[in-house]
Amino acid sequence: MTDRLRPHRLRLGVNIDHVATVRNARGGDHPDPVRAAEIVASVGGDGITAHLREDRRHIRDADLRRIQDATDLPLNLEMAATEEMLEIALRHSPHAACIVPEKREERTTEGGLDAAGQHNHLAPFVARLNDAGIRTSLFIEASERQLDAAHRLGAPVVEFHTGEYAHAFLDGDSEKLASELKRITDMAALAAKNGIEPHAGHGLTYENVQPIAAIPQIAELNIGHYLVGEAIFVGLEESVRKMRDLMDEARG
Ligand SMILES: CC(=O)[C@@H](O)[C@H](O)COP(=O)(O)O
Ligand SMILES: NCC(=O)COP(=O)(O)O
Repeated sequence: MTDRLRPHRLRLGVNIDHVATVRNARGGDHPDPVRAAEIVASVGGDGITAHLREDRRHIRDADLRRIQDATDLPLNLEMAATEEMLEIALRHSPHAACIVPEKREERTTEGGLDAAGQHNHLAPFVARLNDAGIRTSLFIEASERQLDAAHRLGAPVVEFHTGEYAHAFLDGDSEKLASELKRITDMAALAAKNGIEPHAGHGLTYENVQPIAAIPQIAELNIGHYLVGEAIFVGLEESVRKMRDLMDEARG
Protein backbone atom coordinates (compact mmCIF):
# COMPACT_ATOMS: atom_id res chain seq x y z
CA MET A 1 0.00 0.00 0.00
CA THR A 2 1.41 3.40 -0.88
CA ASP A 3 1.85 5.91 1.89
CA ARG A 4 -0.89 8.19 0.59
CA LEU A 5 -3.49 5.41 0.82
CA ARG A 6 -2.79 4.48 4.42
CA PRO A 7 -6.14 4.61 6.24
CA HIS A 8 -4.99 6.73 9.17
CA ARG A 9 -2.26 8.74 7.53
CA LEU A 10 -2.03 12.21 9.02
CA ARG A 11 -2.60 14.64 6.16
CA LEU A 12 -0.34 17.62 5.54
CA GLY A 13 -1.99 20.72 4.11
CA VAL A 14 0.64 23.23 3.03
CA ASN A 15 -0.31 26.86 3.44
CA ILE A 16 1.27 28.84 0.59
CA ASP A 17 0.20 32.32 1.71
CA HIS A 18 3.70 33.54 2.35
CA VAL A 19 4.95 32.69 -1.10
CA ALA A 20 2.44 35.34 -2.15
CA THR A 21 3.73 37.67 0.59
CA VAL A 22 7.16 37.63 -1.04
CA ARG A 23 5.65 38.05 -4.50
CA ASN A 24 3.60 41.04 -3.37
CA ALA A 25 6.63 42.73 -1.84
CA ARG A 26 7.67 43.68 -5.39
CA GLY A 27 4.25 43.76 -6.99
CA GLY A 28 5.11 41.36 -9.81
CA ASP A 29 4.36 37.70 -10.31
CA HIS A 30 7.43 36.03 -8.78
CA PRO A 31 7.52 33.84 -6.73
CA ASP A 32 4.24 32.37 -7.92
CA PRO A 33 2.16 30.52 -5.29
CA VAL A 34 0.89 28.30 -8.10
CA ARG A 35 4.40 26.97 -8.65
CA ALA A 36 4.56 26.30 -4.91
CA ALA A 37 1.29 24.36 -5.11
CA GLU A 38 2.69 22.26 -7.96
CA ILE A 39 5.80 21.46 -5.93
CA VAL A 40 3.69 20.52 -2.90
CA ALA A 41 1.72 18.13 -5.13
CA SER A 42 4.90 16.62 -6.53
CA VAL A 43 6.32 15.80 -3.08
CA GLY A 44 3.22 14.18 -1.66
CA GLY A 45 1.52 17.05 0.15
CA ASP A 46 -2.11 16.23 0.78
CA GLY A 47 -3.65 19.63 0.25
CA ILE A 48 -3.13 23.33 -0.33
CA THR A 49 -4.30 25.88 2.20
CA ALA A 50 -4.70 29.52 1.26
CA HIS A 51 -6.07 32.37 3.35
CA LEU A 52 -7.73 35.04 1.23
CA ARG A 53 -7.49 37.89 3.71
CA GLU A 54 -9.89 40.79 3.41
CA ASP A 55 -6.94 43.13 2.81
CA ARG A 56 -5.40 40.72 0.20
CA ARG A 57 -2.00 41.11 1.84
CA HIS A 58 -0.84 37.76 0.40
CA ILE A 59 -3.17 35.45 -1.55
CA ARG A 60 -5.32 37.32 -4.07
CA ASP A 61 -8.58 36.42 -5.73
CA ALA A 62 -7.03 35.37 -9.05
CA ASP A 63 -4.63 32.99 -7.26
CA LEU A 64 -7.47 30.76 -6.13
CA ARG A 65 -8.65 29.67 -9.58
CA ARG A 66 -5.08 29.36 -10.80
CA ILE A 67 -4.23 27.08 -7.86
CA GLN A 68 -7.34 25.00 -8.49
CA ASP A 69 -6.51 24.67 -12.18
CA ALA A 70 -2.87 23.80 -11.60
CA THR A 71 -3.21 20.85 -9.21
CA ASP A 72 -5.66 18.14 -8.23
CA LEU A 73 -4.87 18.62 -4.58
CA PRO A 74 -7.82 19.63 -2.42
CA LEU A 75 -7.92 23.35 -1.67
CA ASN A 76 -8.70 24.46 1.87
CA LEU A 77 -9.80 28.11 1.67
CA GLU A 78 -9.34 30.02 4.89
CA MET A 79 -11.85 32.84 5.07
CA ALA A 80 -13.46 35.35 7.39
CA ALA A 81 -17.20 35.02 7.93
CA THR A 82 -18.22 37.85 5.61
CA GLU A 83 -20.67 37.95 2.71
CA GLU A 84 -17.85 38.81 0.32
CA MET A 85 -15.82 35.73 1.31
CA LEU A 86 -18.86 33.47 1.30
CA GLU A 87 -19.66 34.53 -2.25
CA ILE A 88 -16.05 33.81 -3.30
CA ALA A 89 -16.12 30.39 -1.60
CA LEU A 90 -19.39 29.45 -3.27
CA ARG A 91 -18.06 30.58 -6.65
CA HIS A 92 -14.80 28.59 -6.34
CA SER A 93 -16.24 25.58 -4.56
CA PRO A 94 -13.02 24.53 -2.80
CA HIS A 95 -12.84 21.11 -1.18
CA ALA A 96 -12.89 22.77 2.24
CA ALA A 97 -13.40 26.18 3.79
CA CYS A 98 -12.02 27.03 7.19
CA ILE A 99 -13.70 29.98 8.85
CA VAL A 100 -11.11 32.02 10.72
CA PRO A 101 -11.33 35.18 12.83
CA GLU A 102 -9.77 38.15 11.12
CA LYS A 103 -8.69 41.54 12.34
CA ARG A 104 -7.43 43.96 9.73
CA GLU A 105 -4.59 45.27 11.91
CA GLU A 106 -3.28 41.91 13.21
CA ARG A 107 0.08 40.53 12.09
CA THR A 108 -1.33 37.01 11.95
CA THR A 109 -4.41 35.14 13.15
CA GLU A 110 -4.07 35.81 16.83
CA GLY A 111 -6.60 33.46 18.34
CA GLY A 112 -9.42 31.11 17.58
CA LEU A 113 -12.85 31.95 16.24
CA ASP A 114 -15.39 32.68 18.96
CA ALA A 115 -17.85 30.10 17.67
CA ALA A 116 -19.70 30.15 21.00
CA GLY A 117 -20.14 33.92 21.16
CA GLN A 118 -20.93 34.32 17.45
CA HIS A 119 -23.34 31.44 16.97
CA ASN A 120 -26.03 33.50 15.27
CA HIS A 121 -23.60 35.23 12.95
CA LEU A 122 -21.82 32.00 11.97
CA ALA A 123 -24.82 29.69 11.58
CA PRO A 124 -25.84 30.85 8.07
CA PHE A 125 -22.22 30.70 6.83
CA VAL A 126 -21.77 27.12 8.04
CA ALA A 127 -25.17 26.13 6.65
CA ARG A 128 -24.55 27.64 3.21
CA LEU A 129 -21.06 26.15 2.90
CA ASN A 130 -22.33 22.75 4.05
CA ASP A 131 -25.26 22.95 1.61
CA ALA A 132 -22.82 23.69 -1.21
CA GLY A 133 -20.90 20.50 -0.38
CA ILE A 134 -17.87 22.41 0.90
CA ARG A 135 -16.32 20.74 3.93
CA THR A 136 -16.65 23.42 6.58
CA SER A 137 -14.12 23.83 9.30
CA LEU A 138 -13.94 26.28 12.21
CA PHE A 139 -10.54 27.53 13.38
CA ILE A 140 -11.07 27.47 17.14
CA GLU A 141 -9.19 27.30 20.41
CA ALA A 142 -9.13 23.80 21.83
CA SER A 143 -11.81 24.31 24.48
CA GLU A 144 -14.94 22.42 25.38
CA ARG A 145 -17.03 25.58 24.98
CA GLN A 146 -15.84 26.24 21.43
CA LEU A 147 -16.06 22.60 20.46
CA ASP A 148 -19.59 22.38 21.75
CA ALA A 149 -20.46 25.49 19.72
CA ALA A 150 -18.91 23.94 16.59
CA HIS A 151 -21.02 20.86 17.18
CA ARG A 152 -24.19 22.94 17.51
CA LEU A 153 -23.28 24.84 14.35
CA GLY A 154 -23.01 21.57 12.43
CA ALA A 155 -19.37 21.95 11.40
CA PRO A 156 -17.95 18.58 10.30
CA VAL A 157 -14.38 19.73 11.00
CA VAL A 158 -12.55 21.93 13.48
CA GLU A 159 -8.98 23.14 13.28
CA PHE A 160 -7.37 23.78 16.64
CA HIS A 161 -5.27 26.95 16.76
CA THR A 162 -1.85 25.81 17.95
CA GLY A 163 -0.46 29.34 18.38
CA GLU A 164 -0.37 29.25 22.19
CA TYR A 165 1.34 25.86 22.08
CA ALA A 166 3.92 27.24 19.61
CA HIS A 167 4.54 30.30 21.80
CA ALA A 168 5.04 28.15 24.89
CA PHE A 169 7.56 26.08 22.94
CA LEU A 170 9.46 29.19 21.81
CA ASP A 171 9.44 30.63 25.35
CA GLY A 172 10.75 27.35 26.78
CA ASP A 173 7.79 27.35 29.17
CA SER A 174 7.49 23.62 29.80
CA GLU A 175 4.53 23.89 32.17
CA LYS A 176 2.49 25.91 29.67
CA LEU A 177 3.62 23.65 26.84
CA ALA A 178 2.39 20.56 28.70
CA SER A 179 -0.95 22.17 29.53
CA GLU A 180 -1.45 23.37 25.92
CA LEU A 181 -0.63 19.92 24.61
CA LYS A 182 -3.02 18.30 27.07
CA ARG A 183 -5.77 20.74 26.12
CA ILE A 184 -5.35 19.96 22.40
CA THR A 185 -5.06 16.22 23.05
CA ASP A 186 -8.21 16.13 25.20
CA MET A 187 -10.23 18.25 22.78
CA ALA A 188 -9.12 16.17 19.78
CA ALA A 189 -10.48 13.09 21.55
CA LEU A 190 -13.73 14.88 22.43
CA ALA A 191 -14.14 16.16 18.86
CA ALA A 192 -13.73 12.68 17.42
CA LYS A 193 -16.17 11.30 20.00
CA ASN A 194 -18.73 13.87 18.81
CA GLY A 195 -18.18 12.97 15.16
CA ILE A 196 -16.12 16.09 14.34
CA GLU A 197 -12.82 15.66 12.50
CA PRO A 198 -10.07 17.53 14.35
CA HIS A 199 -7.26 19.31 12.48
CA ALA A 200 -4.54 21.55 13.91
CA GLY A 201 -2.29 24.34 12.77
CA HIS A 202 -0.55 27.65 13.30
CA GLY A 203 3.07 28.19 14.23
CA LEU A 204 4.07 24.56 13.74
CA THR A 205 7.74 23.89 12.99
CA TYR A 206 10.12 20.92 12.68
CA GLU A 207 10.88 21.33 16.38
CA ASN A 208 7.36 21.45 17.78
CA VAL A 209 5.32 19.39 15.33
CA GLN A 210 5.77 15.88 16.65
CA PRO A 211 3.75 15.98 19.90
CA ILE A 212 0.83 17.44 17.93
CA ALA A 213 1.28 14.96 15.08
CA ALA A 214 1.24 12.12 17.60
CA ILE A 215 -2.31 12.92 18.76
CA PRO A 216 -4.13 9.97 17.20
CA GLN A 217 -7.46 11.65 16.38
CA ILE A 218 -5.93 14.59 14.53
CA ALA A 219 -6.47 13.99 10.82
CA GLU A 220 -4.71 16.96 9.26
CA LEU A 221 -2.10 19.59 10.02
CA ASN A 222 -2.00 22.87 8.12
CA ILE A 223 1.46 24.38 8.10
CA GLY A 224 2.71 27.38 6.16
CA HIS A 225 4.93 30.14 7.44
CA TYR A 226 7.70 27.86 8.69
CA LEU A 227 7.75 25.68 5.57
CA VAL A 228 7.98 28.68 3.28
CA GLY A 229 10.68 30.23 5.50
CA GLU A 230 12.72 27.02 5.46
CA ALA A 231 12.25 26.76 1.72
CA ILE A 232 14.43 29.87 1.34
CA PHE A 233 17.33 27.79 2.61
CA VAL A 234 16.59 24.24 1.45
CA GLY A 235 13.86 24.57 -1.18
CA LEU A 236 10.16 23.86 -0.81
CA GLU A 237 10.48 20.21 -1.86
CA GLU A 238 12.91 19.55 0.93
CA SER A 239 11.05 21.51 3.61
CA VAL A 240 7.76 19.74 2.85
CA ARG A 241 9.46 16.37 2.62
CA LYS A 242 11.19 16.81 5.98
CA MET A 243 7.94 17.91 7.67
CA ARG A 244 6.21 14.88 6.15
CA ASP A 245 8.92 12.57 7.53
CA LEU A 246 8.67 14.10 11.01
CA MET A 247 4.89 13.68 10.99
CA ASP A 248 5.17 10.06 9.86
CA GLU A 249 7.79 9.35 12.50
CA ALA A 250 5.54 10.82 15.20
CA ARG A 251 2.62 8.62 14.09
CA GLY A 252 4.85 5.50 14.18
C1 LIG B 1 -5.48 31.14 9.84
C2 LIG B 1 -4.03 30.94 9.85
O1 LIG B 1 -3.48 30.59 10.84
C3 LIG B 1 -3.29 31.13 8.58
O2 LIG B 1 -3.98 31.92 7.74
C4 LIG B 1 -1.85 31.45 8.61
O3 LIG B 1 -1.43 31.95 9.81
C5 LIG B 1 -1.29 32.28 7.47
O4 LIG B 1 -1.84 33.55 7.33
P1 LIG B 1 -1.40 34.85 8.17
O5 LIG B 1 0.07 34.79 8.37
O6 LIG B 1 -1.84 35.97 7.31
O7 LIG B 1 -2.15 34.80 9.46
N1 LIG C 1 -4.43 27.33 9.75
C1 LIG C 1 -3.04 27.38 10.00
C2 LIG C 1 -2.29 27.51 8.74
O1 LIG C 1 -2.83 27.40 7.67
C3 LIG C 1 -0.82 27.71 8.75
O2 LIG C 1 -0.37 28.51 9.80
P1 LIG C 1 1.18 28.89 9.84
O3 LIG C 1 1.98 27.60 9.74
O4 LIG C 1 1.44 29.77 8.66
O5 LIG C 1 1.37 29.57 11.15
